[in-house]
Amino acid sequence: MRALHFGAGNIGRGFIGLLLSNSGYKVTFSDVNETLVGHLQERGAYTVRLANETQDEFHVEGVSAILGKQIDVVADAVAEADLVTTAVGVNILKHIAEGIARGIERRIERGAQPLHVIACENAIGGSTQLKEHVYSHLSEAMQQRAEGLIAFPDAAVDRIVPLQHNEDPLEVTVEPFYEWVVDESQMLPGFHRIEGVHYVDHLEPYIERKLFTVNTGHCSAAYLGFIQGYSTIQEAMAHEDIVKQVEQIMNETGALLVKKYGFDSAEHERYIHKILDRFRNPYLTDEVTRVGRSPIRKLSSNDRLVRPAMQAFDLGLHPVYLPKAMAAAFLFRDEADQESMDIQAAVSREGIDKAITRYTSIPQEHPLHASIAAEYEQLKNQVHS
Ligand SMILES: NC(=O)c1ccc[n+]([C@@H]2O[C@H](COP(=O)([O-])OP(=O)(O)OC[C@H]3O[C@@H](n4cnc5c(N)ncnc54)[C@H](O)[C@@H]3O)[C@@H](O)[C@H]2O)c1
Ligand SMILES: O=P(O)(O)OC[C@@H](O)[C@@H](O)[C@H](O)[C@H](O)CO
Repeated sequence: MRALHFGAGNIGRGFIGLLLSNSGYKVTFSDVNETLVGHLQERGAYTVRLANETQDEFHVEGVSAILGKQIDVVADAVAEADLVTTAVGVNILKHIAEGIARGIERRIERGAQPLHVIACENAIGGSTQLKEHVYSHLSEAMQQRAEGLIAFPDAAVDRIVPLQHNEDPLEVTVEPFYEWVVDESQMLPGFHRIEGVHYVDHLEPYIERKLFTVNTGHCSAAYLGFIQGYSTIQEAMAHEDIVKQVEQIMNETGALLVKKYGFDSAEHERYIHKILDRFRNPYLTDEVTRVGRSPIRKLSSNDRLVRPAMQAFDLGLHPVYLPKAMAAAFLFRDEADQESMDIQAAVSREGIDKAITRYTSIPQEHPLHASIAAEYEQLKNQVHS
């Protein structure tokens, strides 16, 4: 069984590649980072280390790699694969779509077996978004032939994998916890199951629970931590005032999730506490700049801050901590992060009110808009210099 995985980065090597390899897939990584691809080609193996007391090690062997810029090579790999997965970032999906489309054409022309394409990104409907990008490169006739042969099941993935600073450029340190949930209702018969994946009939509760708890809490810790001048999540979470606020934010999304999906509230509270412990993992060093990265994406209407806040508001809940997290996102600044610099420039140019509407799509007259603006005015004088 062959798997082609796009993105040999932190989650690609530290989670998806590891589980696929453990399930008997021969993994080929496609990446645009030539150095990384070179190391993988040369060694064909790498180590995953758990961030726990015993630093448990796993060795992933028999892997190969191709350069993602070589569309023809990528298309051939797609044509030969039994499974395609991605962990490149949701905004990069459009850039890998053409290679996948050319590969689908080749495999359909050869009368090949069905194929599953699973995007493992932090986004609602990641695989569905990838399908739209791929289909934009296929003729209508080819799209029709692909239906029933190529499936794009949506997924939720959870494992904290920070930026790596190991001597060995392929080694990756990951937290022990993981969860990978795939929408079985979007799959074709005969799929070679991946060990450790939880297959469900309806993904929405799982992806919203993950994104609105782990990721909402995580970015809130990053943005609130940034304001206080902390550079890692572990540093931020050592301060009780930040922990309390992150917990309040997750309680607000929790109230929404319990109301919307009927989750057991005591169980959800345990889920929140487990996540707070994961953020505090003393064996990890997770930079605020990584967790806060791409604030335009994180402030967009379908992502971890605005979507739960709007849904909560529409269900008659009145979030007050979520607007604070959003206000903090408007203050996040990292010169290496273009999105954060674009937000800073927009706020200076047109003021916070217009910037809130521009990035969150929340109209000026909405009560949440005023709450974010008021929190921003409070927080802006507290940014650590
Ligand atoms: N790191 C985590 O804790 C974590 C956990 C769950 C989900 N995710 C999600 O997984 C995705 C990847 O995150 P990451 O932390 O591994 O990032 P990363 O930057 O470590 O890895 C992304 C990789 O994609 C590669 N890439 C970029 N453009 C490409 C292209 N056109 N073709 C092939 N490869 C390309 C990059 O070179 C890089 O190696 C994101 O969507 C992220 O939200 C991350
Ligand atoms: O990857 P992002 O930028 O969407 O979010 C940053 C982190 O919150 C994220 O990578 C988490 O570590 C991960 O989602 C945990 O499962």
